[in-house]
Amino acid sequence: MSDLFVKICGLRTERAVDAAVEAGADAVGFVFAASPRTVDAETARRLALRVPEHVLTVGVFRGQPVDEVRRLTEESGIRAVQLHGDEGPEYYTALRAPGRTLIRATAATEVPVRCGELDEDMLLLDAPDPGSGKPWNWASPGFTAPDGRWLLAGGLHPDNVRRAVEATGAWGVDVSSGVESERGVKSEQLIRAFVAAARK
Ligand SMILES: O=C(O)c1ccccc1N[C@@H]1O[C@H](COP(=O)(O)O)[C@@H](O)[C@H]1O
Repeated sequence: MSDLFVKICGLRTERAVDAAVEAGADAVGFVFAASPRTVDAETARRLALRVPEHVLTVGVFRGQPVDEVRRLTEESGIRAVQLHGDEGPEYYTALRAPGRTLIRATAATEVPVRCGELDEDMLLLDAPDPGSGKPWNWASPGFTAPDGRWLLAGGLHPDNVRRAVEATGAWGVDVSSGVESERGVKSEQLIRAFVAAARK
């Protein structure tokens, strides 16, 4: 087994959370941005309480005021914040807290990006439309993979994840649509298949 970091995102039910943890995911994500997968703080808190310490709980935000991000993070008790907006460094500084992991999500472009540019702990390179299940061209010769702790996301599924990791050298992967039987509904079987395929 490789030590690839695997995050399963957009979880809304106990069964999906348990399936991700049992399959060996390193992180599970709860969406607080506008989405068919949105959960409220109370639901995220209840689900996060099922997650063992070694699995990172992540809240996903997009273009939300910093006070709202802080409030939802504190109310739900999640340990990491994933930011999909075009927030500047001061936003990251405002959210920095002991024990909290900051993940900067940005659309992959041919302009190389570096991990840590905004004081984030992890960088996530995604498709332009996050959570849509649409891939971007990670195999393009124009794409330069960053160094460090970066996650590949966007249109991954059990049948393409291994190829994507081998093509890019990604440190980790993140998936939502590719482990759903229909939009917003997670499939335990696809979650298991994704984690196994990612680390094959
Ligand atoms: O999942 C969502 O609906 C979502 C909404 C707003 C921002 C991010 C969202 N999800 C993130 O999108 C990527 C990949 O998604 P997919 O596998 O292509 O569906 C992942 O980082 C999710 O955390």
